[in-house]
Amino acid sequence: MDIRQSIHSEHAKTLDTAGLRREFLIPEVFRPGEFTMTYSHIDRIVVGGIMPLAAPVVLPASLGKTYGVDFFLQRREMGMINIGGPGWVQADGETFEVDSEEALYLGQGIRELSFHSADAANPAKFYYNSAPAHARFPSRRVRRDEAVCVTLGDAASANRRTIRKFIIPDVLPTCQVTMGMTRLEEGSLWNTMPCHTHDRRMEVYLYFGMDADTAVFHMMGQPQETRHIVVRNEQAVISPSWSIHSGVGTRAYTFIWGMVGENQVFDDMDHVKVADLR
Ligand SMILES: O=C[C@H](O)[C@@H](O)CC(=O)C(=O)O
Ligand SMILES: [Zn+2]
Repeated sequence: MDIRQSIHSEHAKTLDTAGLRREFLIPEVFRPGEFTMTYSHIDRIVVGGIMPLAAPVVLPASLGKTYGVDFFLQRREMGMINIGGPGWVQADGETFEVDSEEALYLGQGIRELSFHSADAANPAKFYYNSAPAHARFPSRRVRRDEAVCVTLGDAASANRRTIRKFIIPDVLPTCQVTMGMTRLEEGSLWNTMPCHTHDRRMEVYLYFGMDADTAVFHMMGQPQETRHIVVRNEQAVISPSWSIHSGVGTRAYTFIWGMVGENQVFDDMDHVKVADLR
């Protein structure tokens, strides 16, 4: 398991390319037949991918000292979005179908979990964000048409995009996790610009739907001390509360955003004027 410590903005600004990538980039989210885990001490989010092939992927029974609990969701919840082919999840005997680009929320307390692909040649890819949870809310599949959908931006600023909010309080209750998916229109390149921070929540982006010869320059850092990380297809980036999170691609892409922290109010952002960025 990959463990990332919390990081101070004063430390982060001294890092070079390799250092920024070591602290913030999750280079390999999906490994065939595996359950990947990156544990960040920032709000104790766990980020990873589950990619079952012919055999189901089962959560390891014992997670050892890192978690110090009897099973993964004993004191946690988990949100996920499937960016691969159709699949299903078995959770304490209950079956949840999860089609491509649908979400699943799994409440705290679920002990037995297995993940399945309908077709090993077109495997499901469950991308998940998990956070500590203080209460058990019902597990639920969220279909595409159940997500709250908004289209923002314009072609002139190359940021025309549709945001699908799958796991937010308006759709279903969770303790901490909120998740959704933002797709850029052909010819649009920028996400989240003008950008923002939210001291009350951290955020992780997973970029996907990208060809091998494309890249997203993910913008991070304090608004007056920006840095960038070059991100490829199906890589994720951790954004501490003090950091902006925005990106520009060499062509259009899609990303999943997931947030964990104090509040769940999507629009509660501290907006940064482009003129104020450094
Ligand atoms: O706090 C919210 C997140 O940064 C994203 O939802 C922003 C986003 O998807 C976009 O503007 O395209
Ligand atoms: Zn944000």
